[in-house]
Amino acid sequence: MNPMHPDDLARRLSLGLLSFPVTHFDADLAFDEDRYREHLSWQAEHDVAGLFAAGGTGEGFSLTPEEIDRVVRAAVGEVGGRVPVLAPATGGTAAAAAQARAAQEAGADGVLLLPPYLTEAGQEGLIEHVSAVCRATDLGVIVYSRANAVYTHHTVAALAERNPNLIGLKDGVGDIEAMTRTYATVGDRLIYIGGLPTAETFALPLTELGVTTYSSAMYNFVPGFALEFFAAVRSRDRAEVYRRLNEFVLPYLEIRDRGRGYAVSIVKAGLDAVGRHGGPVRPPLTALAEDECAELAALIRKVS
Ligand SMILES: O=C([O-])C(=O)C[C@H](O)[C@@H](O)C(=O)[O-]
Repeated sequence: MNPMHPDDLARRLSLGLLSFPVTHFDADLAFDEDRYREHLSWQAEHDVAGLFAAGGTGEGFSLTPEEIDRVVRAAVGEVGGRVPVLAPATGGTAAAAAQARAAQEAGADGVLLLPPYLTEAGQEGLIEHVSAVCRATDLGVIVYSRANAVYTHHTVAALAERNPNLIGLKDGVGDIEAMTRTYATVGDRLIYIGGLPTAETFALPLTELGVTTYSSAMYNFVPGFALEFFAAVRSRDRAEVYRRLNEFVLPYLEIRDRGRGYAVSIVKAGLDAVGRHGGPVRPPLTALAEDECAELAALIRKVS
């Protein structure tokens, strides 16, 4: 089957909210494919524009390349053709390029390139890194700007010029001046995805700035709330966005901010609270404490 054209993928993704599903583990921390598939099938029943397998919320950073391939194949097998499926590319350049090739072989529709690990990197090096991954695949590639891979507007412009299949920038930094410069320089050549932890928090102001859409981790366990929030953002309904921020998102952040790595752990706790169970998180992440889970469950009951 021919892969989705990068331009078509960009168009599809820009239409709606983006889902970043958790990766399900059993009690021994092995990938639980049956539960994962069941979850994805449920996620795809709602009106979502793309599904990013094994991203940050999906603990892609804790999976081996073989496990990532299995997770991506499970996602494509379960929801491919219904919702665009994007696969992660992680680690150093050779590993990320190999994962981009594997993603295409697995039938994914696009690639999300996560930051390489450990080392600091200058802009010239990042240009070579991203370009090597783009060359490795015909799929559309979205680059995630965060941590040790933060792309300046000059770099984004150079990358967009050099790589026709680079379709998007996911922003995990939230620097308004930098984002303004990037949009002012690169404009609609790329799509822009708001990708800060609990992206709902920033969705309204970033939309004004030119950011196309955003990723939602809470979509995993309160999909109805997440979609209604998205609709309020899209219609620039400021009063409704703030009502929902106060009702759920801001109290949720108070729990999330009690532990490092909780931005992901709290999503699995949220799934437990709605009876769907993603299983434990893998180290180096840790689970929420019991009282935090109870607090979260009470908060979720208010909006379910
Ligand atoms: O890689 C990831 O999972 C993300 O950064 C996306 C999340 O959905 C993030 O935007 C969030 O926590 O809402």
